[in-house]
Amino acid sequence: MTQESWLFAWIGAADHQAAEADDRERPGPIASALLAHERFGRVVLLTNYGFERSKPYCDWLEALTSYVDVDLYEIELSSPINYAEIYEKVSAELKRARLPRREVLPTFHLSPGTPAMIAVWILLAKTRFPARLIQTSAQRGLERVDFNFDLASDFLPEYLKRSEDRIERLAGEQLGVPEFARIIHRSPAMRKQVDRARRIAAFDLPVLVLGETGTGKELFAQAVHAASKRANRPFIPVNCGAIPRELANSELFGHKRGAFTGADRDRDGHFKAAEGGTLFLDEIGDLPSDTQVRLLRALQEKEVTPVGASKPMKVDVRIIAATHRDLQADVTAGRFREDLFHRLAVGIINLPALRERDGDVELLIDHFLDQLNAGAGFEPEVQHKKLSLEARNFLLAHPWPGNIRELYHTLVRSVIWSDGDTITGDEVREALLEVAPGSQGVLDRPLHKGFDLQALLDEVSRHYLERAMQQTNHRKKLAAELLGFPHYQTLTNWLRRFGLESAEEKE
Ligand SMILES: Nc1ncnc2c1ncn2[C@@H]1O[C@H](COP(=O)(O)OP(=O)(O)OP(=O)(O)O)[C@@H](O)[C@H]1O
Repeated sequence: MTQESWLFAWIGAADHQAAEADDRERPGPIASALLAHERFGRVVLLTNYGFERSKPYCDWLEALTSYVDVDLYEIELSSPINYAEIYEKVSAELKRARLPRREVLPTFHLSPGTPAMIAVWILLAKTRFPARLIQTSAQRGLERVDFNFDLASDFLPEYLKRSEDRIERLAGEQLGVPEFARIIHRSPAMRKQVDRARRIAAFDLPVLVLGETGTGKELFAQAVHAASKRANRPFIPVNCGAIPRELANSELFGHKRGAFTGADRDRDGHFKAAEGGTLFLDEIGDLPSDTQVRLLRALQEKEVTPVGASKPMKVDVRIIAATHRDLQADVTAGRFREDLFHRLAVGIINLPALRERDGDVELLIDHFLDQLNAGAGFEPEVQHKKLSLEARNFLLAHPWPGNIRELYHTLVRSVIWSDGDTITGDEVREALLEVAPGSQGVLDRPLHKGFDLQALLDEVSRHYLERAMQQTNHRKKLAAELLGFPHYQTLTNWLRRFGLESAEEKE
C-alpha cells in the first residue's frame, strides 16, 4: 500500500520575514520544504490567530495556496510559548484531520515556529501521532530528522499497561470477581459485554455467547463460571462441531452397555461430568436435530436419558452455549430449533470482532508480549523482545479476521522468528503471511516447529469434500464420482470423519 505524505507546519516568523524580503534565493522554511519535496498530498499550515499579518505576508500566503492545496488552520493561542495550549490544540487539529491512519504518513516540519511548537511536534510524533520529522535550512536544504528515541514503543505501553492492570484489578476486586480481569479490554464495546457477563454470572441461568471465531467466547464462559456459585464445581468445555453426529447423544448424555454396536460398557456423558458445575457447549449450531431435542428436554426438565437407558436421571448443570454462526438465521432456515434458541438465549453476550474494539489491540499486544517475555525463561535469545514502531503500527492497522487468537499466534511467531530483541515490521508481516489464507500454496508452506502435515492434509480433504458436495447440490453419488471414490459409502465415511454431514444430503 502506498502512503500519501501530508505536511504539517506552523507558519513562523522566518516565513513572515522571507515573505517580506521577497527573495527567491532565500525562501522561508515552508516554501523550502515545498520546493524540495513536491509530492505532499496535503499541506496543513497552522497559524497563530493573534499573529499580525503584513501585506507581503498575505500575498505570499495567497501565492502559496495557488501553488499547492493548503489547508490553513487559524489557532487561537494565548501565547506562542504556552506548551500545554499548543499540545492540546495541535492534538485536536490532528484528530480533526483523522490521524493516525494507515494510508497517510504525516510529516511534521520542525523549522518554523517557536521552540515550544517544535517540542510539541516531537512529542506528538513519538507518541500519539507517529510522524516523520523534517527541518529545512538555507545551507543544507531539506533534511529528515531522525533519532533513536521510541517513546511510544519503549515506555508508554508499559505505563499504560500498569494503569490498566490497576483499573482491571480494582474493578475485579470491587465486584469480587477477579476472573474477569483475564479479559483484557479497554474499548467501551467490550466493557459493556464484560459488565453484562458479570451480572449474568450471578444468576443460575443459561447463557448464549455469540461472536466470530477467536473473539474470546470460551474465555467469557470460563469467567462466568468462575464468578458463579458453581465456581468450585467442574467447568466442562465441549466442541459440538468436533463430535461425529451419530455420537452426539452418547457424548453429551452418556450411554448404556449394548446401546449400539461398539458400546461395550456404560459411559457417562459430559452432562454427568459437569454435575454441579457448568457445561460449555461451543459451536452449538452444529448439533444434530435429535440432539437438540434432547438438550431442550435437559434444560426444561433438568434431567437427561443416556442412550439405551429406560429412565431419565436428574442433572444439575448450567449451560453456556456459544457459536460463531448467525444462530437466528439458522432458526429461520429451520436448522436450529426455535424453542431451544429461546431457552439458551436467556442471557446473551455478543462479543464484537477485534477490529470493532477501539484501543484493545494495543493493550492485547502489550499483554501478550509481556506474557511471552515472562515465559521465555532464561533463554537469552527469546528474552524481552519488543516491537519496533513500524511493527506496532502494522499490527494496529491489521483487521484481524481471526481476532484475538490470530493476534496472539502472530506475536508468538514474531517472537520466535525475530533475530534481535526488537521485532521489525518485516518480521511481523512475515509472521502474519505465514497463515494468511490462500497466500501460499499447499506445496510451499514453510517447514518449521509447529508445522503439522496431518492438519494440512485434512485442510485439503475438507476443501475438496465441501466443493464436491456443493457442486453436486449435495448428491452423494455424483460427489463420490467427482472425488474418484469407488462408491458413495466411502464418501459418507469421509464426510463423517470431517464432521461435514448435513441434512441436505441426498443419495
Ligand atoms: N480479551 C481477551 N484478553 C486476553 N486473552 C483473550 C481475550 N480474548 C481472547 N483471548 C485469548 O484468545 C484465545 C482465543 O479465545 P477463545 O478460545 O475464548 O475464543 P473463541 O471465541 O471461543 O474461539 P472459537 O470460536 O474459535 O472457539 C484464547 O487463548 C483466549 O485466552
